[in-house]
Amino acid sequence: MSEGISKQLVLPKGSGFGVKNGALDKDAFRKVVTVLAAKVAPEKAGVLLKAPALKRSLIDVPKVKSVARGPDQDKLVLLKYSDQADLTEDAVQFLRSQAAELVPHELVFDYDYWSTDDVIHAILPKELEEGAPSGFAVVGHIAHMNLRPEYLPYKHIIGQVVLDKNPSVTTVVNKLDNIVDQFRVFKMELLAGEPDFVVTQSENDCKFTFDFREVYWNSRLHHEHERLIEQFKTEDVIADVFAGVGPFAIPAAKKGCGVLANDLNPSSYKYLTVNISDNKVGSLVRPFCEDGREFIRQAFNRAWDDPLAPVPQRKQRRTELKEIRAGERPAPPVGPRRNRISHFVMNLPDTAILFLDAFRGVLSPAIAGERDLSGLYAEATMPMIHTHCFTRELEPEKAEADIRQRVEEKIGHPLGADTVYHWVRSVAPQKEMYCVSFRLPYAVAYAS
Ligand SMILES: C[S@@+](CC[C@H](N)C(=O)[O-])C[C@H]1O[C@@H](n2cnc3c(N)ncnc32)[C@H](O)[C@@H]1O
Repeated sequence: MSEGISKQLVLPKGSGFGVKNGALDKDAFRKVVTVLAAKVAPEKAGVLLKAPALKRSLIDVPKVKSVARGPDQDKLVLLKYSDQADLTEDAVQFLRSQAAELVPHELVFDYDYWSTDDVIHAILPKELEEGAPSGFAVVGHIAHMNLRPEYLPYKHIIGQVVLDKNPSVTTVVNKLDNIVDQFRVFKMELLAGEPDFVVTQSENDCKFTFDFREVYWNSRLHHEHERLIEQFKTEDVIADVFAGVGPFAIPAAKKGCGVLANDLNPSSYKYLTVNISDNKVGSLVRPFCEDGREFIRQAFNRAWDDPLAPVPQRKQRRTELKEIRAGERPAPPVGPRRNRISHFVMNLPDTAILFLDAFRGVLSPAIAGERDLSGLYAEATMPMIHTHCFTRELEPEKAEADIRQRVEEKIGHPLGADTVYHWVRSVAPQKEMYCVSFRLPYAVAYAS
């Protein structure tokens, strides 16, 4: 909108407008604007819309159609002015030549018309208008916001606007400060809508159900989940130490991998089992609910004592076809049950590095007992460990040096040259998330 009625079509910003007794007054947002309309026979409407003489005079307002129904059979081609004096001489002449009659036409813009930002900017007082909350994340039917303290007096109104303007959202919550518990769950308060916190969310072609108040879920990790899952081969066995409700474990199993999935949070474990069942990967994923350290210590023995199911036939055939199409020789079919772990995933960035010493001696007789795992785990066939972590170092070189130093200190061994440091995302101004992927050193696994 550059001129004409666009000037009248704005809500006052930073005015505390549309709030009555502390609540949203939706009626206040109703605006009636009268524009000129060219009343013509129906077959003429198209001619007017295409006419160069009218090009600059036609209505140009988002969500408003240029042609309205007139009385009788006539059509009304809407113009952007309310006063005939604003029309160019060309436009007037042209309308005359088409026997168009200029009539007033009322346009009604109500609360539903305005965008979330329009309404939020209108309701806030001047001093809060700049920097007004505009974003929120959506998980299933829940929109969650992270309102700064100065906006808290308006939290319910803001929540109501987000609820009204987003048809797929039925619950709006606010994250309370940065309070996160042992299980990385943040406290939240209901701002608007239904107090229903059990959501269903899709990711990587899988369906996840969970109680958003009780478990960790972060949709921003979608690509990180996908990135690692892509690295897993169909025949691999994955051990997910901090599995949550299964965003690595379940898509990996859908691909055909065998998975040992663990989470200490009883609610994560509960929904992990629900998701295993809903995604029909029960034969491929084995869930556990124990401390990550204990899980790492037992994982190799468990895979040996009770091997995971073979690659499902269907997945094998699909992989073979892909390889044939890509000009590669298909991998030999994997028939037997799988007892060798190829990857560990450790996504608990705050502390995952601190768990790495659990790998020391994990294949030694002290833990492996009588089992001879040396045929499965040699130098080159040690599992890859994908460890998520934070660093305060912003420059990649310094970040890598910091992470390497902390990992090496924990495992008590230098990392190999093939170690990969993957930047995942910036979490806060001085906090970067990385995933360091390294092959478990032989000397560490067999350390006595
Ligand atoms: C950052 S979340 C990651 C969840 C999931 N892997 C993902 O990518 O969304 C970390 C998970 O570790 C779990 N956790 C925290 N401490 C743990 C521990 N000591 N042992 C096992 N799991 C733990 C939490 O319950 C949480 O689900």
